[in-house]
Amino acid sequence: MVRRLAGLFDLCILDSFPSAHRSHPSIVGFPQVLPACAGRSVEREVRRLDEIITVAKAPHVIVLGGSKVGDRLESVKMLIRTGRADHVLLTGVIGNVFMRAQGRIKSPLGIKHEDEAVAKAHALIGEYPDVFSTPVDVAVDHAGRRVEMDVRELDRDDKILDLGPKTVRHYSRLIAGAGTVFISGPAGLFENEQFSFGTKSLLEGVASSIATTIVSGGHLTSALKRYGLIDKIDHVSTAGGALVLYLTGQRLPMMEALEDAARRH
Ligand SMILES: Nc1ncnc2c1ncn2[C@@H]1O[C@H](COP(=O)(O)OP(=O)(O)O)[C@@H](O)[C@H]1O
Ligand SMILES: O=C(OP(=O)(O)O)[C@H](O)COP(=O)(O)O
Repeated sequence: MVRRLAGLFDLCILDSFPSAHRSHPSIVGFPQVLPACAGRSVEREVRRLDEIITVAKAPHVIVLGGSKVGDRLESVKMLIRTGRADHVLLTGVIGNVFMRAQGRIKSPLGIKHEDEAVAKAHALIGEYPDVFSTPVDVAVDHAGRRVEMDVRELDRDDKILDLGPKTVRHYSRLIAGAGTVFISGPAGLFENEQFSFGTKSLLEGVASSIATTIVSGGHLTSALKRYGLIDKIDHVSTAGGALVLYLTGQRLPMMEALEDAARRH
């Protein structure tokens, strides 16, 4: 397919950094048969990340939330193993998975591949007991209304949709004391104003921190815009998984394809 389509074009420009970790034909195939270069957005990401990696200081604080649980479980393992995560502050759906692994949430969360995710979270906590922090208080939805409570007060049917104020204060202190902060995935159902407190407060904490700050992914990028904080972050990346792999020093298929093409053409 790549060979058939390639005849229609003179040049291939790769400009999707979020897909740089995928070995898809559209990423690694065309540079084999056409002259290829990086587009402006890939160039900006790579330049900025290389600068950040050189100066990155400990402690490395990672704030993980959102709903892509499987991807982030893999990412966090790699960040810890490569020394890029000293504290991992858990929020969002992945935070609920860790609380379930700790036995602090008693009933199923109703997410895809839940048992596998909970088992992985359990293994990570066992392997790195001092790295992870989970919420002490949360906000749940009671008939469309935000109700805050201690995690110990949760009922079986409660649906956790945000962090509570004690957790936000604790996480904000750790963010303020960080050398590098990486935040990926919202802390709650922030699209609903009632459950945006955690996401907004943590992004405000990141924006005012003197640490080197990286915000990752589409949802947090739009939240930063909504709260007028985007100019206060050192690097805002559209990528999630690709960004983590790059930060952990892995070679990405897109970069390899571009380097090969540069040698060939
Ligand atoms: N506790 C929660 N319950 C339900 N949805 C949540 C919760 N926390 C975060 N979310 C949702 O996760 C989604 C974003 O997750 P994800 O796609 O992983 O982020 P990103 O696009 O930044 O990588 C948002 O729609 C948000 O509402
Ligand atoms: O993985 C991606 O983004 P993400 O790491 O932010 O979830 C890319 O948009 C690629 O998407 P894909 O998982 O469909 O290959």
